[in-house]
Amino acid sequence: MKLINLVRLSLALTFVVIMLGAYTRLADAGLGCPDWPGCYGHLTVPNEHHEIALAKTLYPSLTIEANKAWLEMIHRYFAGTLGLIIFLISFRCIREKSLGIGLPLTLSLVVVFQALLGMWTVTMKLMPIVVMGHLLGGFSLFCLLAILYWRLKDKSAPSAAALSVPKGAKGLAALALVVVVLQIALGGWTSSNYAALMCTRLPICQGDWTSYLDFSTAFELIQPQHESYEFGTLDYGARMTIHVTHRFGAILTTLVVIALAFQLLSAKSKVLVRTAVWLVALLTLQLLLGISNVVFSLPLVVAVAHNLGAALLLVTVLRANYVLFDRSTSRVTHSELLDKEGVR
Ligand code: HEM
Repeated sequence: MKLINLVRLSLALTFVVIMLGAYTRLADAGLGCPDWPGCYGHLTVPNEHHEIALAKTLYPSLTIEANKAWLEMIHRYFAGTLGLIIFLISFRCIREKSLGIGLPLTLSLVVVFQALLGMWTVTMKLMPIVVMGHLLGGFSLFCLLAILYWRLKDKSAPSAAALSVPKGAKGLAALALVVVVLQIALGGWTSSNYAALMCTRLPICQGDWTSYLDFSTAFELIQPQHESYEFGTLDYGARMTIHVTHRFGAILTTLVVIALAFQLLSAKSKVLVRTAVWLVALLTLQLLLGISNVVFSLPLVVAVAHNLGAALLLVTVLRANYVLFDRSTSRVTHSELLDKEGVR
């Protein structure tokens, strides 16, 4: 298979793995299997008599919940397959020497670290910092593969004059990337601390919420030891603070992303205008999904879509940065010149 097609496949699979991960986490199936990488000591969910007997011996205090265990294992099978494909991509990139070794090597290292985070998610019983890190790891893989894909896609085009970029667009794009990453981390923190239902009113929270704010506990990244972190361990004030911060984060994200979109719209470049339109569309979708999370008390499908929306928004902001900063900017111009001149 051509390398670019393998990267396309890995991008699609990463999207599926992110979705399965979100579904597993939000369906409270993250501890469906108490061990790793197997499930109750098996490679599939135990269902034969002798397998169940062994599971009971190994984990006498637990009851096998087959649905949850299957969710967890399906996520692991897909993630394992993705990991192997990414190793293959890294190997081929390094062998073909055309893209340097930095990006392919980073991809493989992130896969290894992501597998470790997957293991710690289980062994540390859903410790929020690990769960949030695992979410960010998945998004990082998606972004790295997207960069690899853009590099491969642009590789064949010869360079031309640099793209004329509106003043301030580069700075704004970099700021938008930082803000969106922080907002995603805050979302992961909201979810992993089970803070989604702490504020049921719009736009910020219900009642006298300001008097319950507790930032020091809310953002203590390494929390005190607990037997399990499932369903959260923080008290109301801390969880409410996390939720409220995510909402303020959404306001800031909206302002910065919209400002970037305006900048890009004023550029005389098809690719930047297209990116701006995508930014506005995905931001709108993401805000509507976030609000639906609150209004409809976190339906699973909305919560999963909110996670996927965040991944797409992130990659689109990254695309803006890539076009504005990367060497391939000039190649994009060349493609556009070809388009303009009707060469293709
Ligand atoms: C651009 C804006 C936003 C981004 C990038 C974003 C991103 C995220 C992410 C990545 C998560 C974690 C999902 C998961 O763990 O699967 C999350 C969770 C959440 N977000 Fe947002 N969000 C945004 C706006 C909003 C808004 C406007 C609201 C509500 C008014 C909202 C409400 C929530 C809630 C309630 C959760 C917790 C869901 C759960 O526990 O599963 N978000 N967000």
